[in-house]
Parts: sequence; structure tokens; C-alpha cells
Amino acid sequence: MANYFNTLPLREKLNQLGVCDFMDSSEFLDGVNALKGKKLVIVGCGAQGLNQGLNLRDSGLNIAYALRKEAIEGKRDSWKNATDNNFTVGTYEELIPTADVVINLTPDKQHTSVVNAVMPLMKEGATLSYSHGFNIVEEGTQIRKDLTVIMVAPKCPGSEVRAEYVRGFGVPTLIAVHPENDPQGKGLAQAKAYCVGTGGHKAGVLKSSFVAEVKSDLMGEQTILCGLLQTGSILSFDKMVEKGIDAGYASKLVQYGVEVITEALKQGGITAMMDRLSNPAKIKAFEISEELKDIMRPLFQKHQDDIMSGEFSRIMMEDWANGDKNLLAWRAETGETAFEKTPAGDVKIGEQEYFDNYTLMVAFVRAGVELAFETMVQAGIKPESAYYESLHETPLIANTIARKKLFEMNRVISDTAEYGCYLFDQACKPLLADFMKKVDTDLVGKNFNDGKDGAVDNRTLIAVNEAIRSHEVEQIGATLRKAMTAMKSIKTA
Ligand SMILES: NC(=O)C1=CN([C@@H]2O[C@H](COP(=O)(O)OP(=O)(O)OC[C@H]3O[C@@H](n4cnc5c(N)ncnc54)[C@H](OP(=O)(O)O)[C@@H]3O)[C@@H](O)[C@H]2O)C=CC1
Ligand SMILES: CC(=O)[C@](C)(O)C(=O)O
Ligand SMILES: [Mg+2]
Ligand SMILES: [Mg+2]
Repeated sequence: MANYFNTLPLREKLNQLGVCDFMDSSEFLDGVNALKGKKLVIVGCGAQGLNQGLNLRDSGLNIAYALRKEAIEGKRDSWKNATDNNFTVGTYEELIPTADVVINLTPDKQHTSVVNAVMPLMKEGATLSYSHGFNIVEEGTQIRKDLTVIMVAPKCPGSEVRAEYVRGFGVPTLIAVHPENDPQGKGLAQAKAYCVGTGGHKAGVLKSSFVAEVKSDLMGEQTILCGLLQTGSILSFDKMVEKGIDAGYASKLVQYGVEVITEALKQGGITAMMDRLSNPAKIKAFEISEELKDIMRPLFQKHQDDIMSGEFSRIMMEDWANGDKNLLAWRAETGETAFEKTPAGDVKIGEQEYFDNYTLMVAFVRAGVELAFETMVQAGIKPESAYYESLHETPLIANTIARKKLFEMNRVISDTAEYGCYLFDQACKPLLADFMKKVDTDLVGKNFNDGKDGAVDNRTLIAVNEAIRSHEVEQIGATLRKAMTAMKSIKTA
């Protein structure tokens, strides 16, 4: 098999990268009807598998789980996830032949072997669904021509797919029908019904393509969403300890700070996040985030270039073939960092204090969101897609760090995202070494406003406010958030 994207002529590459139609809520009035009464069989019951299945069942759809024999016989976590939640569980042979829709929610690394196992069992004219385009685009898997191939890709970690649904909201979702596999023309109706079943239609849905989803998802997860939040958290913690800040305080500020800070981002964009700072702190955060953008821009562009060329997939698949050597080494290394090993202290930190004492993370988030958005759009990804993948998903990832540090984030995200996160972190930490030498506790650990009278130059503040508000991510974000009428605020630490 060859990388499907690389087989396309440039014009078709650009066409498929640019598929991105924001779907009006009126397109979902048929709800889940296109799948009502159909048999939906999910293969894999992990982060996405369990949480999507819970939402789909609560939305009135018929869900069962087909697990590999060793998972059932060994009563593995996936078997426990499914049976503890009273789902029907069976083998491929038992459940796939009567399935109308087979939903492949196994790790990307396993997709080719899983599809080779289930495809021969699938009945004529059934549908195969993915939540990420890797197998079809990067590996070029060919699917039987009588089968419909769709994608319903939540722009969110599995745990938050469920958490937002339970809150009465949902998560932005990209849906797609593979142009090579839509023989009965039913793919879009099924993808829309499936999306309503997960609650995605309440947050925003883009009619996308397998190509546009995979080339943006890999970029978002490797850079702003997981990579930079990991690098920023570790560097911030180490800096505070180096400067004598109590380690328990430092651990709590980092673990919960990114959730508090990015909750403002989710509600009102970079503007609302920066407005939570004092005027002097906002100007300082703006200045250092400009410096961070200059330092990290080449790294963000290298990640996007390697994703577009297929080089990223090549090196990750090399690691697959090498027993996940790098993934496991980098996972172990992350677990050994002082931040991961220092429990959050039993100390009270007020909601505003997370902004006043963690100006550095505000700067990291602005720099990372803008850089990821700019780099994706320059590469042909449409602004709506880039917004969901860079800005809106950041607080959802931050929720996992607040739960149980980087361990929880790297556990919940896909193995593909985890590998990309470490790849970025390994390169970004040394890149920021000189920058971090200049960072003192006024930017992280202490209140930036201590000892200052709050005076600012008005023209500077006006220019900073204008620069923040005028960025394209703020323009498109305001429009997309207007459609999120059901968005809920979360209770932060
Ligand atoms: N994690 C996330 O938040 C997101 C993931 N995605 C995509 O969703 C898909 C699933 O990812 P994710 O939920 O993270 O996966 P997980 O790693 O959380 O779960 C994988 C599931 O597949 C099972 N599994 C593992 N190996 C095999 C195998 N060889 N054959 C059959 N089943 C196997 C596992 O069960 P067991 O080992 O017990 O057999 C487990 O139930 C991927 O395509 C991913 O890119 C998309 C958006 C976000
Ligand atoms: C959670 C999500 O959207 C990721 C980061 O793309 C993934 O886990 O693959
Ligand atoms: Mg993603
Ligand atoms: Mg991903």
C-alpha cells in the first residue's frame, strides 16, 4: 500500500485539503434516523470506543462491541469497559456479519490488521467508519468497493467526548465520506446521524475529507494541543523549583493552571484569555509570546511539512516496526520528570491567581494556538478546521492534564498523538533553553503585578489589544462560537 495523499496530483491534493464546509444545524434535523434500528458494531473499546458508544446508545442507537478474542478471554480493560457498561460483547465472527456499520476504534497502528480481519466478515453493502484518516490516507488501505467508508472524527480526547455530552453539549467534529467508497450514496446521511448520536452537532460540524482531517489532526496534536502543553508544563515547573518556589505549589499551579487559563480561551478566544491578565501583564505576555512564536515557528513548520510529505508517518511506522521503541522510551522519560513525580500541594490557589502567577503559560498558549493556526492555514487547511484543531481543543486537552497530569493526557489521547507529542517535546525543550534562562518568577510562580503600580503606555496597550483581536483565529472563532449556543462552563479548580 502507498500513501494515498502522495498518489494525488497537486490540484487534487489541494482540493481534498481544502474540503471544509461548516454545516448548519438545520442539516441535522433528521437526527439519528438514518441509523435508527441499524446494528452498529464498534471494534475496540478504549478512549474513543467506550465514550462514543455510551453517547450513541444514549442517543437511541443499537450498539455492540466486537473485541479480539484475547481481550475477551483475558478479560482485558476493553472487555471490562464494555461489560461494566452492560454492552453486548462478541467476537468478530459473532457480530461483524450482521453489522450494518462497523466502527473501527482500534489504535491506528492496528488498523490494517483489524481491517484485514473484519472486512471479509462484513456483509454486502455495509459501512466501515473511522475516527481518524490515518489508515486510509497515510497507509492507503483499499476497502472493498461494495462497502461505504465514512469518518466521524471528534476534535477532542475520548474522555471529553463523553463529558461534554453529559453536560448537554458536544465536541466539534469533522465528518467525511471517502470518495473511493460511497457506492449507494448513503455515506453522508449515515455520518450525519452518527455525528448527532455523539452530540457533535451541538458544538459544530465540518463536512471535511479524510485528507483534510488527517493532515490537520496530526498537526494540532503534535504541536499546540499535546506537544507544547507538555513542554510548557515541564519547563514551567522546573523553572519554579530552580528559583526556590515550593514544589507542591509549583505542581498545583502547573497541573490545574492550564485548565483554568484555557477555559477562558474556550469561552472567548485568545482575547478573553489575555483580558484576564492585568494590563502590564498582558503587554508582557504579548511580548514574550511574540518571541516564542519566532523561536518555535521553524519547528511548527517542520512538523507540518513532515506531515504533508508523509515523512512523519514514515518515521512513526518505523517505530511501530521497531516495537514502539521511541514511544515507550519517551513515555518512560516523561514519567520520570519532576513535574510528573511531584504531587500537587495541598495549597489554595484562587482562580485569578492562576492567571496572575502563570503569565508564562498564557504566553505559551497564545503563541502555540496562533502558530498552529497560521501554519495549518498556510498549508491549505481551512480556517474553521484550523480553529477547532488549535484553539477549541486546547482546553479539552487541558482538562486531562488537570485530572492526572501529563500521564492522563498521554493515556487518553491516541498512541499516534502521544508519539507526535513526544517528538515535538524532544525538539522543543532544547529550542527554548536560552529563552527559559531569562525567565524569572514574575512570569511563573509569583504574581506578576507584585511591586508594580499598574501603569502602562496607552498607545502600547491599544496596539497590543488590536494585534490580539485582529488575528484571523479570533475572527473565525467569534463566528464559530456563536454557533455553540449550548456550550457549558466547567467548574475549574
Ligand atoms: N484517543 C483520542 O482521544 C482520539 C482518538 N482518535 C482515533 O480513534 C481511534 C481509536 O483511538 P483510541 O480510542 O485512542 O484507542 P485506544 O488505544 O484508547 O483503544 C484501542 C482499543 O483497541 C483495542 N485493540 C488494541 N489493539 C488491537 C488489535 N490489534 N486488534 C483489535 N483491537 C485492538 C484495545 O483493546 P485491547 O487492547 O483490550 O484488545 C482498545 O479497546 C484511532 O484511530 C485514533 O486515531 C480520534 C480522536 C481522538
Ligand atoms: C484527542 C485528539 O483529538 C487527538 C489528539 O487527535 C488524538 O488523540 O489523536
Ligand atoms: Mg484530534
Ligand atoms: Mg489524533
